[in-house]
Amino acid sequence: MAARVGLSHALLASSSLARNPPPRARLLPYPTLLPLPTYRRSVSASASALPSLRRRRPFAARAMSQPPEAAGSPYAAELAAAKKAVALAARLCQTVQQELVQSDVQSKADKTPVTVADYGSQILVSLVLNMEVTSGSFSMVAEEDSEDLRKEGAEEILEHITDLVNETLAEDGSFNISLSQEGILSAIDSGKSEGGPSGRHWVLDPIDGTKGFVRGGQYAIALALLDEGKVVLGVLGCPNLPLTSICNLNGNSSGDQTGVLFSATIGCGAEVQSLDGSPPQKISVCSIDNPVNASFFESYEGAHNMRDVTGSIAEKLGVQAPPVRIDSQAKYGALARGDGAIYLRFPHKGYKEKIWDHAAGSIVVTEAGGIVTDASGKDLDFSKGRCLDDLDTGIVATNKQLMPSLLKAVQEAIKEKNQAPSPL
Ligand SMILES: Nc1ncnc2c1ncn2[C@@H]1O[C@H](COP(=O)(O)O)[C@@H](O)[C@H]1OP(=O)(O)O
Ligand SMILES: [Mg+2]
Repeated sequence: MAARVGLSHALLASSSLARNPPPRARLLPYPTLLPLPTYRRSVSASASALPSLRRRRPFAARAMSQPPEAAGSPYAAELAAAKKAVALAARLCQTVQQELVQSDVQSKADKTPVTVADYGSQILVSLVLNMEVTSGSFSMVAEEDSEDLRKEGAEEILEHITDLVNETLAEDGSFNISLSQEGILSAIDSGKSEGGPSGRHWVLDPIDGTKGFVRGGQYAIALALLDEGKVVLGVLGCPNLPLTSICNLNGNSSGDQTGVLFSATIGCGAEVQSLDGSPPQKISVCSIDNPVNASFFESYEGAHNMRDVTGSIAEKLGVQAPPVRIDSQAKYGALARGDGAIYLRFPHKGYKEKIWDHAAGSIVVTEAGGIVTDASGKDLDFSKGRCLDDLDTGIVATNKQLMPSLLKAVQEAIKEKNQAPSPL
């Protein structure tokens, strides 16, 4: 039987909680002990629209508790906790996505499964970080908040989220607890921080690439830590990314095992391991120095990226290979391990980039030896709150050899676009 708890940051002081194993706790038990509920709700979209997903071994949050490679780093405990949190969230997302793909009861327009997984992922990450990292106060900048779940009519979905989270916790077995509905709502709202230039802030996208998630394609759970305005740690869980290179596959699985966890700590390099807990291995960006031999990543969704601009940049560089289009920050991970050479992101005018869409991915790439900048070659600034405020037009990432010619091509392509007559 698990302890039923509410997550309350106002109450995260010195209480103890029956748990197995007993890490340091910042949770307060609710008085009632309840048996864990079972979550077997059918969530679905049009199955025919989605590629089939095989049943896989659940991802092992427990296995992520091994001593981290960055053991000497001041962020070693945070890295271990972040990996564990992301692996557990990935497990929940995988459960929801498999049910989504397997059932054909609901229409694709029903956003419920995505919502359930977004919230569920954010709750689990918040919970694990609070359980495992006890130093300092807790601040998290995350995509979701509980406003909609507190509205009349949301009782059923809140119950489903609660069941799903508690079932995931019970299956994993690392924490012998279950959350009450109030605990669920508080855990979501622990992501309301505004971030900023001072102190430490976790940065979370609970499901990056929701469109890919619904399609049965790529998505990522992206978690980073900011310290004094700089990204110092990043973990990217990519449940559908093959463990081997996706070169020339256009993001599709080669039939190999999928489920990849990328991680990086400042000054300690970047690593990859399987989401079910294989030992981490160092990764580095590719060493291609002639753009003719390079390939480039961009969004799967045309609406997220100005393909006329990325096509023009590729042409100017002399890139021969067709674009590799995949959803989410899985692109940063794939770039960091050398699956491709360049990442181009040029959202349509008016789109404001959020810090959770780039914090984890960018440190994975830079610690793998790459460079990530805006279109003018400036470093990304994560210290300005929830958005990347001073961003110049787009974001590019590549290795050190290709960056100068890439930035030159970017400037030329943008200039040409701005000079082109308006279609109106
Ligand atoms: N109109 C848009 N333009 C660019 N990016 C968008 C837009 N709408 C949502 N996004 C976000 O872009 C990211 C997906 O990037 P990509 O296109 O590279 O796969 C996601 O973070 C997604 O949000 P979300 O996290 O809610 O899915
Ligand atoms: Mg996102």
